Amino acid sequence: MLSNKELLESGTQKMEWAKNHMPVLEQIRQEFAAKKPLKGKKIAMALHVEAKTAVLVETLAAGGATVAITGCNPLSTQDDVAQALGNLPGISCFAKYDCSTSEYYEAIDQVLDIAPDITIDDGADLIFKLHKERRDLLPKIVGGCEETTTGIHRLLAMEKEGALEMAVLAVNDAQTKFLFDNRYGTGQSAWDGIMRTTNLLVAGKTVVVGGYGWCGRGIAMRAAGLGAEVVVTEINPVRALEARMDGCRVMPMADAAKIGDIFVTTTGNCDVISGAHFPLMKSGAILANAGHFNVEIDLPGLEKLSSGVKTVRKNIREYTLNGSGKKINVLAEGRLVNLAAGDGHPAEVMDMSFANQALGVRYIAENKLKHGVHKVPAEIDERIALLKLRSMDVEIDRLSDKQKCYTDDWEAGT
Ligand SMILES: NC(=O)c1ccc[n+]([C@@H]2O[C@H](COP(=O)([O-])OP(=O)(O)OC[C@H]3O[C@@H](n4cnc5c(N)ncnc54)[C@H](O)[C@@H]3O)[C@@H](O)[C@H]2O)c1
Ligand SMILES: N[C@@H](CCSC[C@H]1O[C@@H](n2cnc3c(=O)[nH]cnc32)[C@H](O)[C@@H]1O)C(=O)O
Repeated sequence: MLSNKELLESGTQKMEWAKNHMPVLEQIRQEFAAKKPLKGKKIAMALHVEAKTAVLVETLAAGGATVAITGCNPLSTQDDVAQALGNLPGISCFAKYDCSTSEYYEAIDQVLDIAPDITIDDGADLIFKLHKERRDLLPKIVGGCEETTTGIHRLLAMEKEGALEMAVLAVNDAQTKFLFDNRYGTGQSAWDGIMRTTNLLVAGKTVVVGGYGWCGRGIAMRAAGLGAEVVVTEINPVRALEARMDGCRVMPMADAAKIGDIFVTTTGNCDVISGAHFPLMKSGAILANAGHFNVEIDLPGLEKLSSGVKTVRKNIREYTLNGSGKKINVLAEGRLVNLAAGDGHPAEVMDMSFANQALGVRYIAENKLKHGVHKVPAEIDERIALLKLRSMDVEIDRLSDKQKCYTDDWEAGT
């Protein structure tokens, strides 16, 4: 076990590395440091506490905010980064790796005790707590940002029922977020988590991807690149068709269960792999989740079917099925494999996601938004894309005046 000093050194080193690979956020940090657009603002955050998130926190603090942060998943906190973050002025960090459910929600309360003006969520835990138990804090809040797909689905459901009593910016739905983070970020980091956890080969295996959304597309694309045969399961006919035309086999999970070697769920839904599927699987099958929380694989159902469970390698639990004696391996307790058994998305991808968060927070601070779910303004998206391109030394063409007229001219024909 590392001493506090060693934790601090290791966390600081990780933050420095991440910062050096997040040029868009660095540009925003410099602007924030000069103009202090968040002066006097208190920000409560529940995000994966690791190095890239720490760079976002530093950026908000550079803008003049006081920040309190905790995790958004019991297994994704990196204690060294938590230690380094909590050591910085104007920042308190309550996150701890492998916390119990009660510790998790205690930390959510501690973060809210700051009496925030603005919240940043990944999965809307802060917002749910505010609406259910900490309603006294709601009137002070000017808005919040939500990082992920499922969080936004839930907030839209709240809005529809008239239950959402604050403004929320749907950061996930910015193009410079989901097109890159969900697709290329999850596509790479889910495999990074699976490969470093199992130390097994992907080539020649049959990989079953549950859900062909933005994350699923990325995971399937990278699985194919690693030499796997890819099978997709879907409930949406258009997405299923897209998977088929992208070259994947498509079938129901009950059929895929029989042929898969590695399963990765990424739907935001529960019971994607459930009771009926486990007995159909090959012995040795590997199950991982890269979607939401720990409900995509029905672990209580698997436990009921099992005569024994043991840890066979760090982050791998092996279930032995009653009767058949088949072995089913579950990675990272069915929680996000890329964060609970890896370091999360690459820094260059989080650079854009967190640039949206930083500029989103400033937008909330500078505009009086009505209660409800709001889009990230298109100008923010475009600015982030241009900054990212510039950081990659990529130039693009500009429309000439003639081209502008031509594209706007509805009378132009053959
Ligand atoms: N691991 C990560 O770092 C990471 C990154 C981004 C998003 N996410 C999370 O991953 C999940 C997916 O995000 P997304 O942006 O790809 O969402 P999405 O809405 O684009 O895709 C989800 C897909 O799952 C399908 N689906 C739903 N229920 C299903 C079922 N029972 N069986 C098969 N398919 C089913 C839907 O039809 C849809 O096509 C969300 O929960 C999101 O919050 C995780
Ligand atoms: N809190 C839930 C919700 C899913 S997290 C999914 C989100 O994590 C974000 N994410 C992925 N990798 C990283 C990372 O390395 N640092 C911080 N956030 C990340 C990503 O933007 C995505 O929208 C849970 O833990 O199950």
